[in-house]
Amino acid sequence: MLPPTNHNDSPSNDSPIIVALDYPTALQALAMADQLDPALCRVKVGKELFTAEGPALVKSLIKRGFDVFLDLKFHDIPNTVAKAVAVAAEMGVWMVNVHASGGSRMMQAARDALTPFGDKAPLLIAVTVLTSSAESELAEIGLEGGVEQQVLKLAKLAKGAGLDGVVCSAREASILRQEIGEDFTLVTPGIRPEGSAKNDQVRTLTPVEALTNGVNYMVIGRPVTQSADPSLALRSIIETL
Ligand SMILES: O=C(O)c1cc(=O)[nH]c(=O)n1[C@@H]1O[C@H](COP(=O)(O)O)[C@@H](O)[C@H]1O
Repeated sequence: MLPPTNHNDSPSNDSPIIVALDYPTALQALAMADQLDPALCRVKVGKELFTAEGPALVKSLIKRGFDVFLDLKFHDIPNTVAKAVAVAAEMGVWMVNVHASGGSRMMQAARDALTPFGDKAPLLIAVTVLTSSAESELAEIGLEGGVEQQVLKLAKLAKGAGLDGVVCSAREASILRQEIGEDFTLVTPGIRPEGSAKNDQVRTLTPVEALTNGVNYMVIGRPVTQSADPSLALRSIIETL
């Protein structure tokens, strides 16, 4: 397992797994969180849950001992994104993300907004190309050259803007490690343990393959949350690592 790479990593939890709490209510999200051990994973609050339940839910998870990744993928004018990221930091989240395609000025503004938080600042991560996107879909929105090239370009932009790392697929992790080096956090959704359904994900790898490719954190949703025994599913994945 790779060591934590950032000042904000909790020393008490070296698990690379972030469980995605993709639910429409706090009741469901907390029922799932209560089956998970905060020493074995972190949790992610995304657009669905945050839109429904807001900061109170995030604070409930933090109170239960979880590191929270607030996954709202901010993409707006620099001032708006900077303000939003600062509010996320005030909420006490461990990780927050923006879209790298918002550009370096937007990412730099977000980075600067976290400076006053010092060691308490969340990790600031840029989304490159979504793991649900196939090569043909990039062409559809005018991006020629392929997924890997686009991920690399956006990751370099994020690094240059002073961000802590990127969200990408584990398939691109090894090329990013080679090109950008070790001091850059790689967060990879689209993780599917051997034999589990892909759902809407396209660029997937198994947890072991992800770790071998040099990822720091893997986001896993449905393979854990929709299993008959989520706690067992999580522990089984950890045992393979
Ligand atoms: O930023 C993310 O977390 C994210 C980026 C990405 O490229 N792909 C992606 O699937 N995600 C999120 O990761 C989670 C994956 O969930 P499962 O497909 O159920 O494992 C979802 O909450 C997505 O919103």
